[in-house]
Amino acid sequence: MSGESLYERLGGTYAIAGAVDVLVDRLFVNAEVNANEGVHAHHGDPANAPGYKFLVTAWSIEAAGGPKCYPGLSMVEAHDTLAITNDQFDSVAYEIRGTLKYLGVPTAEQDEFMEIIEHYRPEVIEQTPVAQEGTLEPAVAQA
Ligand code: HEM
Repeated sequence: MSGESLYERLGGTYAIAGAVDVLVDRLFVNAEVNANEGVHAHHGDPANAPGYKFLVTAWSIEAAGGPKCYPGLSMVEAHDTLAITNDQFDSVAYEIRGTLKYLGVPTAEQDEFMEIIEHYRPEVIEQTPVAQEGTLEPAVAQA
């Protein structure tokens, strides 16, 4: 091991910003991702691209162990009104993997970054409340 952070091994801020530039352009026209109406309301408007690229770049820099610089929402807050399915998460994950491959990022670094992405799946996808006996308040107060 070189001892370098993933951030450094990915090539630092310029390389990460370059990758996010490619990624977001693909996500904004990805049919599966845009099949989600709430996502399309955002990704369907090209005016959202520059700010979104900035936020996803900063998030990725921090997540890869670079400087703390992400000023945006938590992953739960950013996605909780969007009802994102597991399949839609997979579509985004394919685009991330595809972008890293396209840019020639070595497999070890691809795998390491994808593990970070996968770690956030539960925060991003729709939270389905699981009714467990005895854990939910009765809908109507007992007489
Ligand atoms: C681990 C995976 C993901 C990461 C790291 C990520 C990252 C981000 C970031 C940094 C933001 C900006 C938050 C802010 O406004 O402060 C954001 C917003 C957003 N993300 Fe994600 N995201 C992920 C997965 C997804 C998926 C799977 C979808 C769609 C299928 C998605 C769709 C969106 C949309 C539409 C917004 C904008 C919401 C709005 O402001 O209206 N994201 N995401």
